[in-house]
Amino acid sequence: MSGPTIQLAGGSGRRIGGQHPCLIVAEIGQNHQGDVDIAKRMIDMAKRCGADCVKLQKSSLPDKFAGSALRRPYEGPHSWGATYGEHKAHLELSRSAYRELQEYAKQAGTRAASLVDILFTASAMDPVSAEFLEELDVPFVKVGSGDADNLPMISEIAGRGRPVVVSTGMQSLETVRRVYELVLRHTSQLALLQCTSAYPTPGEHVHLRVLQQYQQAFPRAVIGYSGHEQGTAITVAAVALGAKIVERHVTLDHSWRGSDHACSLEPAQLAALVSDIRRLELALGTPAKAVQPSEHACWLKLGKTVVARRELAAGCRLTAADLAVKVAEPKGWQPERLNQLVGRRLRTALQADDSVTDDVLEPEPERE
Ligand SMILES: CC(=O)N[C@H](C=O)[C@@H](O)[C@H](O)[C@H](O)COP(=O)(O)O
Ligand SMILES: C=C(OP(=O)(O)O)C(=O)O
Repeated sequence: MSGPTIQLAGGSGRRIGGQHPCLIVAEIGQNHQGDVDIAKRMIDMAKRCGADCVKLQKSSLPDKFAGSALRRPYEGPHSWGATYGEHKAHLELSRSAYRELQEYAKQAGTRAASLVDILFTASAMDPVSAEFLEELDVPFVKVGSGDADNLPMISEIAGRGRPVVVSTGMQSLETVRRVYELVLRHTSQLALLQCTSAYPTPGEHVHLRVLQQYQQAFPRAVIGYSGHEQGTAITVAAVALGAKIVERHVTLDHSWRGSDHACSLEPAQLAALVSDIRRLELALGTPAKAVQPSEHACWLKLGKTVVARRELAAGCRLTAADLAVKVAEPKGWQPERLNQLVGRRLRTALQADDSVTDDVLEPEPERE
């Protein structure tokens, strides 16, 4: 039941996977609209809602995009510029902004009157940004789906030994297997997230069962889920299926400009997701079937017992026809043992509906 674990870096001391609680990542992404103050408000919101980690997306634009991609026209309701390059430049936070936000996240616990801070990391959208995240000493480096087949970059990241979490949208199982084998050559600190890169993702394109496929195919990786569907139920279900990390985009307002807001969770939804996941984790319990202390009251009120079906004289030998199963006071023989009463002799007379207890039976004859 346990499975692989990852020791997060950056001094958090936290482990994920195995029997540890699911790591809930609030993906700020680019929903800060290019504004550090909004990013700070989002960090505080994520902490207040109970998320474990906030994540951004770090790019070095000339290293992530070729000129052809930067020059392409990008017009529409979610655009921040006439070309994709202008749009992305508006949304990209500087390195000093990252340092400021990392410091800000370190104090998020104090501001939320909690003993625990919120982890801070980002996806490395290119090798230059990956090196920068190394400098920031992040708890793990995220590789987004767009880079899940970027084996040269993944190899460099894994070679540094820091935990790496790879999302696998837009990829085949064969590619994911290549990533798995490549990373494990460098480090055992690997998580693979099932993901569908559609914003929002139609329910029938989510395929939560891939989680089980990954658990079997990639037994040395921590398995998780990065969701772009609307609402929270599917992500909670991912945890029921064993996801040890979940990541969801978050926003302060669904109606804001930007491609990701539509499939992002607003604060009340994020809080509900966290609370539902934590309740689910408790409720998943253990595979051991056992009567729970909390069931005792119900058993006292409605648990059944063996009773006399009709008036029975002292000394009579019980037959199955003498006995019935009802809710009765006091509790006597358990119904599942009714057959063992057949042939036993009554010591005292019983009225109809009287419970059959040990007291009303002659002692069982000694067996040879
Ligand atoms: C695959 C990938 O990177 N996906 C990211 C993570 O989910 C997204 O946040 C994109 O950055 C976002 O959807 C891009 O939107 P636009 O192109 O409008 O800036
Ligand atoms: C693209 C990203 O992630 P995902 O593929 O999980 O959406 C990311 O983290 O930047």
